Amino acid sequence: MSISDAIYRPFETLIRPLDLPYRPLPAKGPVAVLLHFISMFRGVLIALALASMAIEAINLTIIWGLSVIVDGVTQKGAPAFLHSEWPLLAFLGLLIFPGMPIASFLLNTFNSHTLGVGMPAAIQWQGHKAVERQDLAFFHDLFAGQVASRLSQVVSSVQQQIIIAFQTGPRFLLQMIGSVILLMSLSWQLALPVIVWIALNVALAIRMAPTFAERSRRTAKQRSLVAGAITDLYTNMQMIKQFAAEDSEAGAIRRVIQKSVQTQHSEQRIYRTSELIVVALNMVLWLAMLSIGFSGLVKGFLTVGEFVGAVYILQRLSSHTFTFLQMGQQIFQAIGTIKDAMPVLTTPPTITDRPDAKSLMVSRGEIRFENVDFAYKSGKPVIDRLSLTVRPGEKVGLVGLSGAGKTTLANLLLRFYDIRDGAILIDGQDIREVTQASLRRAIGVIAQDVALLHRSVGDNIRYGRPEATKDEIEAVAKMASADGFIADLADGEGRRGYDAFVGDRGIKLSGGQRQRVAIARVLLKDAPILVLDEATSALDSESEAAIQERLNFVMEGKTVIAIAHRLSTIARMDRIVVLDHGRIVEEGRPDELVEQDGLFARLWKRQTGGFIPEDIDELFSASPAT
Ligand SMILES: Nc1ncnc2c1ncn2[C@@H]1O[C@H](COP(=O)(O)OP(=O)(O)OP(=O)(O)O)[C@@H](O)[C@H]1O
Repeated sequence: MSISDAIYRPFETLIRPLDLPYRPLPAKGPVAVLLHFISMFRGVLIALALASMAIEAINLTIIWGLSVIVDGVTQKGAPAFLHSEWPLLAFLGLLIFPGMPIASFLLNTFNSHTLGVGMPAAIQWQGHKAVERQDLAFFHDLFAGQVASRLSQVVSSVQQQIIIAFQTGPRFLLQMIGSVILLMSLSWQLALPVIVWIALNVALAIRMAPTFAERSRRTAKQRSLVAGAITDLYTNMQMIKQFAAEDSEAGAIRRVIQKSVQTQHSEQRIYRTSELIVVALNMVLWLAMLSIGFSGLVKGFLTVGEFVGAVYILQRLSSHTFTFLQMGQQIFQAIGTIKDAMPVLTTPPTITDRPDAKSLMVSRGEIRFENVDFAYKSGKPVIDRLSLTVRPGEKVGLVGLSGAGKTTLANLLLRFYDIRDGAILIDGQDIREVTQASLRRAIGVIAQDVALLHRSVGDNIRYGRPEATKDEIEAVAKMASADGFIADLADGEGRRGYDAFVGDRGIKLSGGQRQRVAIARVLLKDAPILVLDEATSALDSESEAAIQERLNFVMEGKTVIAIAHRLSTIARMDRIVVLDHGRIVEEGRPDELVEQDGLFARLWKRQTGGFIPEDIDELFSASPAT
């Protein structure tokens, strides 16, 4: 172990942020959130408070010692004083050196390594675990940037609060009490104005507290709105540029920044005004102390030593009033910030696993929707007493006008939302009674808008099964016809092939390439049930044919629910279910439905330009599902 390790490692391992078990945050208010974290780091914080107070005690002892020296030397003369009081001098000398520098170094290291790195990382990790547990609906309702910004604001606020509560605060308190006691021991006449001064400062803080808290909360909210708006803008930059809307969007950002500036000004005004009052109180205190001090010297109720000690204490006290003010400001800013972020961190997720939830066991892959009723928050029914059974291995195509509820139905199967009434069963197991993870592991999804993470293309495929080997990844990429373009991939950092990064959300790949990566990913996952949400925008017919062929491959032997838009997909389904306003209005083989001349036939005619082939059966049988 190196010397550096020996010195710093103990401080670095006092808090192991990622080893702490997740504990849900209380929803009772900012103070409860603070207490939650304080109890998490209690051992470390008690040590911190003791260490800070020890340093302050050393400081006060040194001041007391100095005043004793000044008085002793004045009264007895230096040689006599040195002779009789050398143990005191030696003790003070040791406190000044090496006592104070060593203690300060240890406290600073504790501050920087344990409290400055370990503690915020632990708060960040706990906050992330709280956010990660939220339902999908939560992420749909909020700007991602706003959530991230609230979380990072909370991290620094909680850290700051804890340091104030256990370091600056106790030290300051001890300094106040110690100074008053020391002053009283020197002269009660000098202590009196200090007591009045402290009382006035405390009264001022209590009087201003609600205003501080409210203005700080508004500032925190506005700050997270700015972060949210900016993230939303950057995420949608392509669309913004397509509409050449940079200027109007800049206008919108300008407005939120403007609002944020206003709230910050209003917050700062109140702080600066209270600062002025505190400065005025300080001046009055100095005047009072100096008047009492000089008159004490003249009238003889004070010695020079007492006067010097008092002036020194006063100087320290008044220079610390700004620490006191800053502390107040930080406390209220932190409370405001935590209050603003509470909904993000403490809203309990509505979709949770039951305590006795088991893993879903899929033996056949039958899906049953029984009298399912569902509405989003707005309350308008989106799925209306819908019953549907998908047999094991059956391929069902969901068709319907836009807004009919097709995507919603697929999302209900994945339990992204809980239904209001009825039940959804997979092989007879209610999806609310199994763990969400096992449910989602059993369902492969290829969504309209293929989401890829900004990682290597290989890692994006591996998402289907994290433990997959390189060979398995290459095999599925080949099956998805993705191997060809992957071999040619290169990114700006010089990574090639499977190691090349795909850009945020896969932006560096074409739509068809993204689809192929998604197919490879689902092939690797090899889940018994497949949900396919087909993109409405048509790929060029050659790509479509290629993708369709790959999809057939993925669908083999699986139970499939496909939100089908393309005729080529519809034609391959065993059964079509036509949805309208969350209800099944038609159902049957595609060819039967065309002949029924209902909603499906209308949609079909629209897509084929009114062309209905004479021999429909032949058209459908031309491309069997499996
Ligand atoms: N997250 C949401 N919150 C609130 N309402 C929603 C949400 N998602 C969808 N809706 C509403 O639910 C209804 C059904 O939407 P859904 O996306 O299921 O339709 P769809 O049939 O898949 O449409 P499309 O073919 O256009 O994708 C619509 O009225 C839509 O506005």
